[in-house]
Amino acid sequence: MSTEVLAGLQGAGPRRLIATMIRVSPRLRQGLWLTFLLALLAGAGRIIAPLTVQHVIDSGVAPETVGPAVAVGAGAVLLAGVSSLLLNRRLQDRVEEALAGLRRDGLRRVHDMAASTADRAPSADLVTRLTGDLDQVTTFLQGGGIQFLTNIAQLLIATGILLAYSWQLALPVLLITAVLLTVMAWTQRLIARRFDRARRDLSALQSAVAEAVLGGPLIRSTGSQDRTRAKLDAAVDRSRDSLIGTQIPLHLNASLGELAISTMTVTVLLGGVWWGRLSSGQVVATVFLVTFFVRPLQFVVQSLGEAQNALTGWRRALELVTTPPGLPGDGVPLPAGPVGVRLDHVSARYPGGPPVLHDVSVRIEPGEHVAVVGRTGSGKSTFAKLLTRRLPPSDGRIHLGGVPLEQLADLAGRVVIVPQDPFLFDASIAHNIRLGATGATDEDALRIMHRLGLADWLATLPDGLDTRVGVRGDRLSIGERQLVALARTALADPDLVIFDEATSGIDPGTEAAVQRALSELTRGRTTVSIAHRMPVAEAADRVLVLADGRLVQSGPHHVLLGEPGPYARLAAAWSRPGRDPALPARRRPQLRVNSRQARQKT
Ligand SMILES: Nc1ncnc2c1ncn2[C@@H]1O[C@H](COP(=O)(O)OP(=O)(O)OP(=O)(O)O)[C@@H](O)[C@H]1O
Repeated sequence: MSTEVLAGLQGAGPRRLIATMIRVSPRLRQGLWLTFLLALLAGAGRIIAPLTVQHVIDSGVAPETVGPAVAVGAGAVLLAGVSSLLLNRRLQDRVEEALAGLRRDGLRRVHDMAASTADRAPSADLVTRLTGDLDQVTTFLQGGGIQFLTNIAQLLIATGILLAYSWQLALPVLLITAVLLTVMAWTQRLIARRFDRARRDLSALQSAVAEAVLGGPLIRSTGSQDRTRAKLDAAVDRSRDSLIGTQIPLHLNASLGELAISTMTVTVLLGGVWWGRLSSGQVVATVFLVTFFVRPLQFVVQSLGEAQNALTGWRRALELVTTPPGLPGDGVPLPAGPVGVRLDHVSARYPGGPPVLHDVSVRIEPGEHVAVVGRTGSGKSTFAKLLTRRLPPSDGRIHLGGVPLEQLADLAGRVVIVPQDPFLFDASIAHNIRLGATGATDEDALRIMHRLGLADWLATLPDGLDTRVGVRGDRLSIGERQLVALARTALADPDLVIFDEATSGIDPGTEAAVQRALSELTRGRTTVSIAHRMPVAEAADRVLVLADGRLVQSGPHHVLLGEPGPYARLAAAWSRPGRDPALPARRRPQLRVNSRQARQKT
């Protein structure tokens, strides 16, 4: 996905990435000098051994030098151990704290990002950014990556001592290192690109798996297992191929590292003997030093791939966290009371698609209840998305309460949408209703149910308000989920309600309950109902008729019924059983064929 949807850090250089990390997690920078000091002490303590050996050899292995030298060496090793312990603890704490902060901030950002952004970002990808991607950092640290800094410090100290012993011997070592680093810089860019692709493919795979699991019942009932499996197999193959693709440059790096290291050791050994100007102690110490130089270099080279993977994970979480929130912090609050809505020459299109709403101008008075009707695909949901800021208009202006929509502050609790299939949490009905208002009690929930005329329905449930609704509310029918959502909305007491009527799955009893609850909820409140049935349109003060993305009729139900036009045709079809007028004409022949077939069967 979606660097065009979320903040784009893909391709950001290390400097920008580190600056972003520190800006988002400022504690990473706190006491940085102490972190570096501990890394230097840990690195220096490790390197003291060759110096001690050199001292002992060059002093002729005299008993009076061996004792103090061993004591100094032991002290240094102890110091290195303690420093390393403190450093690791410190790094682990800081990084884990930063990761926890990223998870918290990321979740908040998911909730307060522009609704239009949230709609376009696949939810599995957002989940991966806050879980699997960040887990890569922990995996890297726990797999030894925490030693990264100590090893770099050791590398630098060993270089300094090598240069101090003999720059002539240090030179080939550094030259080989320079060649190695140049090649590595190139392969690292390749590795970064490949890891990035691998993570994107993995994320797409997770989305495909989630879709295949969640859509299981539909897939089984439509017999589309083969198509789903083919899609899943393609995602699995892509993910496998891109993971394999990361291995080639990684292995290339490791092999080059090994080659460079062997060449350095041989060069120093031969050079030291041939040079002849170093003491025996210095030659032995130089060979040791090369090992002390080479080992951290090897470590750094080998763990760069994992470091790159961890960094990619960190970057992806940062992209989410640094995505600008959807609303300006200093937005204008929506004026209190029922909200008037005005659309002036509004058009809309989805990203990359053709216009789906054309030049719509309409006023909805405060407290008015309008129903929006039209065939499937005529633009009813798009109209609702415009009012809830899930889609910005491509042209024209929208005012709510006299304020341009884009200038308004957070609309939470003031403009509420009741979707066709509302989301319910796996908890009791009371819990799901209480979510409507902070601090609401079970008594408030019960009061609202009575007010909306839903007490009878509640009495039919096994545990009344305490009835558990199941995952996403799947123990309730869609109509019943709408009843709970209507109660939740009534508790929120919004100024503008957008109600997207369920198109299916409502029995006449539930439909009547929905109608009662809706008319109670809409009293004195501006309401836009997306209507698929006559009673909802009939109950509204005015009906807006959309056809092919244009507003073609506007007026009360009984007036429009008497006018020739799309509404009269729609209403006539509504009152004819067995026909779904919401379907466009091109789909009807199929229905006719089906009903004919059905008749033939009976
Ligand atoms: N997320 C989207 N991305 C691209 N195009 C979309 C998207 N959602 C809807 N559309 C297109 O916009 C047009 C209007 O769709 P919309 O959902 O507003 O119609 P509708 O009248 O609400 O239909 P229905 O009654 O089936 O819900 C359609 O052509 C549809 O294909």
